[in-house]
Amino acid sequence: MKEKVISIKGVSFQYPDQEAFALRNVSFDVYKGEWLAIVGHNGSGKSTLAKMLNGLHYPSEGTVSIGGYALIEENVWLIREKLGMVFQNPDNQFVGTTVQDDVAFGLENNGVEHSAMQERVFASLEKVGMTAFLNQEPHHLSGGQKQRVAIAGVIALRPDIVLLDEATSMLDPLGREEVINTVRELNENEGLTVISITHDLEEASRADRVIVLNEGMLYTEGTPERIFQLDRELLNLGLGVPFAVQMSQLLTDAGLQLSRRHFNEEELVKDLWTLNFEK
Ligand SMILES: Nc1ncnc2c1ncn2[C@@H]1O[C@H](COP(=O)(O)OP(=O)(O)OP(=O)(O)O)[C@@H](O)[C@H]1O
Repeated sequence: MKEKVISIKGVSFQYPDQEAFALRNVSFDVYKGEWLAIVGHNGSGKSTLAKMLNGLHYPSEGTVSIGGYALIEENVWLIREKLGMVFQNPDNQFVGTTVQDDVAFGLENNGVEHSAMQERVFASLEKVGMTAFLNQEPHHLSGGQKQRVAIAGVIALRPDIVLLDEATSMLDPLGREEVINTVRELNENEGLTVISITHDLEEASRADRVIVLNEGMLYTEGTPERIFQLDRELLNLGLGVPFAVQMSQLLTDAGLQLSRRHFNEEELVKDLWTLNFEK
């Protein structure tokens, strides 16, 4: 049986000054080693949920358990060791003057001994492909590189789960691709459990499973393939199906034998080239 690393049961949350609940009776589990994407339109409750998983909000009703710890005030620091966060703005995440100092910061705070620290900094930067930038100033890096350093800083602390809260939304397409590929490698090679909170369905298409939130409620969940079949329903929720998915469908409807339904334009273009070449 798959091992649960997060369990959310009947969770509701209300901000003190608001009449409506930001989360309403939300229940789901997260399994070890999976990549779960949580998508939803503005105001659907994504940030509220992310803050809750980081111990900044507690449920008004229901229970949350993360890495075996119940989400209550006494456990917050233990939970933050289990679950690391990468935030939206790459420029707000740096504390060190060089890339390696920055990645070392969390380890220093945890009292990791110097030689072990150097090893862990290097290993983490290696995992995100950033060792060539060890002595660079973080502010001189591209957006995608900054987010990869931020990810290195998080994985250096060896969490079981990494939560990316709109971590690619301020990046250009190249930077986004760079970060998504890094996350996929960490997920596949290191067995890291990933939760990515995003409004970008193309990013969500890379996940193993997608949860759709709407008006604070869990609307549906399933594989990206299943979610994209909802097509018009997603549009009604303010979520657009990625262009490559729509195009794949139209081409298949028109009789073209694509190898599969594509989620991103690059794969679709490759497939179309192959079809053309084989004629
Ligand atoms: N600090 C706050 N105080 C009061 N209400 C809030 C606060 N933060 C969010 N809300 C309300 O809670 C609901 C859910 O908001 P939340 O920010 O979690 O959604 P979201 O899906 O992350 O939206 P976005 O994509 O715009 O960030 C909204 O109705 C919002 O107005």
